[in-house]
Amino acid sequence: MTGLGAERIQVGAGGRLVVDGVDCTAQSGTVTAVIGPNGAGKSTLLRALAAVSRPDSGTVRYGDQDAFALPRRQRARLAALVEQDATTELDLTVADSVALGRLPHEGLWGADLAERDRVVTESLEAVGMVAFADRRVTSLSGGERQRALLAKALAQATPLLLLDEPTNHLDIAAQLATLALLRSMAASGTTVLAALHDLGHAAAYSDSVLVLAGGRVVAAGPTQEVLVPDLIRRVYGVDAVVLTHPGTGRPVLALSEPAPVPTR
Ligand SMILES: Nc1ncnc2c1ncn2[C@@H]1O[C@H](COP(=O)(O)OP(=O)(O)OP(=O)(O)O)[C@@H](O)[C@H]1O
Repeated sequence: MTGLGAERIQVGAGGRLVVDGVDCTAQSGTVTAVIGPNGAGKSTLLRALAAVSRPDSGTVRYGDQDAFALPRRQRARLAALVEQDATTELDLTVADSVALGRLPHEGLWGADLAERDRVVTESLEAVGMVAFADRRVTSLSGGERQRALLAKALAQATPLLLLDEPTNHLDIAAQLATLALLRSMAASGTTVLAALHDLGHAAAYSDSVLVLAGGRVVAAGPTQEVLVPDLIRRVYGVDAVVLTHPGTGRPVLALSEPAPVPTR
């Protein structure tokens, strides 16, 4: 079981701090939604938490280990990042691209190819992409590519999974299937952090929410306590009514433009 902890993360870009002193914790076996308006710093924070780029200051821990002190290979066995709209220059088949996720687990003197094939197939099955195994990644549609990227991260089989808008480009059924997959990964102990734009998805699928605005944490904590109308209005300037789904008991958000202020 590996949770994630980060303290005082700062990242500068374009002469200003785009992530400004962010603290963040995520427990193993939970889904944390990272939300906030465009430009809030979500992608930048996720890249720092995944140790893909080193922040200007602050610490990131995987369990009790300093993420940046770990050798790259060991780090890649602990944390995977699905980046937003990641493109690949490599003209690989989907299966070969997903197999790249196995590299951190494979010995220097050759891989167990049967094990690699088994994990690649399982990962493609999990995202409904088995039929695309022999297709070139460059020939995929946006949604197919998004699912192939997720399969690669699944093949990496890390206890920490970070995703930047994983429902991008997906049709509604694929969005819900992806979110359900994240929940089932959390149920088997994975620590999941996902930047999400859809507050309804955050309400329905996350245990905790980290709300960013202007590079700072505006609120953090259990989803039902944090994702309340006052916070949503403050951060996004929209009105929200929180209902309860009759089937799941989870919160459902009805969002609308703010009502005009009455004039006399
Ligand atoms: N190289 C750069 N130079 C200048 N500003 C940058 C640079 N990289 C990122 N930024 C700025 O940092 C801020 C945070 O960007 P980031 O992509 O982390 O936001 P985000 O919350 O993921 O946004 P979105 O919801 O639009 O994807 C943005 O205002 C962005 O314009």
